Amino acid sequence: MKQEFTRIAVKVGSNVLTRRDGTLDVTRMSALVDQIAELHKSGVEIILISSGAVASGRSEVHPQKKLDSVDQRQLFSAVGQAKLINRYYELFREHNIPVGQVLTTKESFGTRRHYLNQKNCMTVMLENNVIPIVNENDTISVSELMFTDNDELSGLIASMMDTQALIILSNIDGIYNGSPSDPNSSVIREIGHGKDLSNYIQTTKSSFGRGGMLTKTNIARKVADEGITVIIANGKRDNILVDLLQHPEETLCTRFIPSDEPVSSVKKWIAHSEGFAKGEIHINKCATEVLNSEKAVSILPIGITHIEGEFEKDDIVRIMDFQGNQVGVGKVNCDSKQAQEAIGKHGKKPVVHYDYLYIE
Ligand SMILES: Nc1ncnc2c1ncn2[C@@H]1O[C@H](COP(=O)(O)OP(=O)(O)O)[C@@H](O)[C@H]1O
Ligand SMILES: N[C@@H](CCC(=O)OP(=O)(O)O)C(=O)O
Repeated sequence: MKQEFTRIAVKVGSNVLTRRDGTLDVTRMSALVDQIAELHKSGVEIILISSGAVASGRSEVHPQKKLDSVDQRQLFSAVGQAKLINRYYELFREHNIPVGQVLTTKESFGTRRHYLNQKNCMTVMLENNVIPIVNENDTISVSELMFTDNDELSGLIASMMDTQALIILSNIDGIYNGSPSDPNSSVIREIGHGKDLSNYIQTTKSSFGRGGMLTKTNIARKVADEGITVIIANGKRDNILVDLLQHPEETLCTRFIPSDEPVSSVKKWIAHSEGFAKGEIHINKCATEVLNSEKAVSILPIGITHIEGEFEKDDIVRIMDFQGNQVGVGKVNCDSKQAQEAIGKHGKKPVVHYDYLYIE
């Protein structure tokens, strides 16, 4: 059977892997591993992003005194991640497939050098037929340095590793066009560019998840805009992964249609680096209009009205339009002092060159 994709990222949410009582659902894990093994053997390269550390650690330790949320997360994830990876290791070993653990933090993607280092690590694993199993290093990533959730992490990995698809497995069949519990609502099968979904998404989260459906849809849109198909499907359904790849038409899920305009590797990094922005570049109305057109343009000093924050050359900055809305992210070509001096002047070098500018 011909498959549409040859390299995919699969994200498995906490709820897929845990039973109602919070214990690790080894039967479900085993079923998913069997499917990943089948795809792997048919030649598909797979990167697994698996949540579940905190959820699986919770049932293992019973603290004597009440712990705050940070202590809880650190304790449960330290115990739970060991348990989780151990299970994966054993389950994949039955298929003779080696797996490797990649624990990462948001900071590990902060500079281009760090980013490429992470990319190299996973590339060498794939080249050696090892399936990377990625999770956030919850023991050391705290508050503002955390990913919103593993949906954000999985988007970053899919983008960094140039996968053709990102499959997000949750405990629901896809995005519903209303409350999932309302019998009149149904799963939206395809989502094209620019579709606003905010009216459909409820703020309720599944019991063990972190970000909820809203982060899933935001990430999905961003990743699809970079040319990667994103699929949200139910990881609790039997054979879901194999069906999604081998019988895409008949398998219930929400599919984000990818943009057909390729995005360069460095722009993908910039697109996912917003959290590291050191400053803001505010542009005037004329520059905003040119940026919104189809033309490939750089941010020139003549179009800048003011600059906020202090940055060094090669730092990441936010690009704000004349109304103060963020319209993009870019890597600066000079420091903030030089940029300040050039504001409004003709014939100066771009502050952000087009090649390092990601427009949202
Ligand atoms: N319109 C919607 N369609 C589908 N699910 C929704 C919608 N609005 C809110 N949700 C909720 O989002 C949950 C999935 O997100 P989340 O809890 O983050 O899962 P995961 O643990 O898999 O990351 C669903 O269980 C559902 O309760
Ligand atoms: N790193 C955490 C993941 C938390 C998280 O994002 O969970 P989910 O929303 O279920 O993907 C863990 O392993 O428990």
